[in-house]
Amino acid sequence: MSLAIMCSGGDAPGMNPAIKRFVDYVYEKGEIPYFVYNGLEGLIDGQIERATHKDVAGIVHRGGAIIRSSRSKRFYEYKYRKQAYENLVKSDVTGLVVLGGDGSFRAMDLMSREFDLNFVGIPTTIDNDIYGTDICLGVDTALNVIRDALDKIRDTASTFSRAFIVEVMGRDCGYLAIVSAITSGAEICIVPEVDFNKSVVEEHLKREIANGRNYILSIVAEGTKKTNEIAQWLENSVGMESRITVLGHIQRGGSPTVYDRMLAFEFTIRAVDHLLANTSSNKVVVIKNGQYGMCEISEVVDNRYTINPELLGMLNKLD
Ligand SMILES: Nc1ncnc2c1ncn2[C@@H]1O[C@H](COP(=O)(O)OP(=O)(O)O)[C@@H](O)[C@H]1O
Ligand SMILES: O=P(O)(O)OC[C@H]1O[C@](O)(COP(=O)(O)O)[C@@H](O)[C@@H]1O
Repeated sequence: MSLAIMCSGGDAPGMNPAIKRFVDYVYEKGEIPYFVYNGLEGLIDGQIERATHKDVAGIVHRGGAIIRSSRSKRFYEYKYRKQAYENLVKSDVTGLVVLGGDGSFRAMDLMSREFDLNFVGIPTTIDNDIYGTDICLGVDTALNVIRDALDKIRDTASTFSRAFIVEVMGRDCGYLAIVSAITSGAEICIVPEVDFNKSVVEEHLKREIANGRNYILSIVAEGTKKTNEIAQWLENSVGMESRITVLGHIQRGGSPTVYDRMLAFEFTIRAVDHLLANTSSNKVVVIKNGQYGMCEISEVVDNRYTINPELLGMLNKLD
């Protein structure tokens, strides 16, 4: 049997450990591993090559993905999806592991309805916005990158008596912002999932400033598009000199944490085992309440991820 692995959409730390485990484990099982280079673009162009142990030597600590990734406009067109499928058949690939986010799973769901596909998705995105799994590959590393940045920003904010507005990624999801705000002791957190009551917070902050507070750390999820508005409000209404820091793509890089490496190994072993035991199955490997499992791809793409209400509730306790 020949199994292939592909990365698609936004890269995330943990892709390389997953790629390494994939190659080593497929060989252990007596089968042949393949790489699809450059994500869906590469699949369309037939960039499918046999993988060797040498290809994956010394990559476990590296961020990004040695086989690269892409977003593909062409994949929205049927003729290119057909071409992609035919390339898999031509290379005798009988099973495909896809490391990707919700967009990539939507693409694979569509392809699996149109063609006879055998694939398993591994939820891989820093955004943590995929239905059916508590955590996605890459999230833990991104959270640690943000934590490191926030600790540093707090140093300068507290020394210089300023308000800092830190914009974090997450697309339409506030998960990274919420967990970062809670674990870094931020005073304010603005996310798409919760309305923000400026006047209540303003009153509270003014009271604290009168009692000696000399800096404010505020986390804004990119999906709110409120970074500038919050900065102006803190400067003009709350009355503290403000600075904006947009963390941007820094959050997608860096050496994967131990947690992400372990998650990559566990997800990959399950994905490969599933592909070897099935011939026409379209699933996503997930982790729920500490238990690994498989979810139908249709269930994953037809439902929207929602943040645990207990976590959302913790926003009320920021101070
Ligand atoms: N509805 C769709 N139909 C066909 N292809 C899609 C669809 N949604 C996403 N894709 C493909 O999947 C790629 C990756 O999706 P994207 O949302 O960019 O990243 P991610 O998988 O990280 O969420 C897109 O560039 C596109 O090629
Ligand atoms: O790298 P790009 O194309 O600018 O996209 C930025 C987006 O990608 C992400 O970093 C990751 O999103 P996906 O994992 O869904 O691709 C988002 O947080 C961000 O909104």
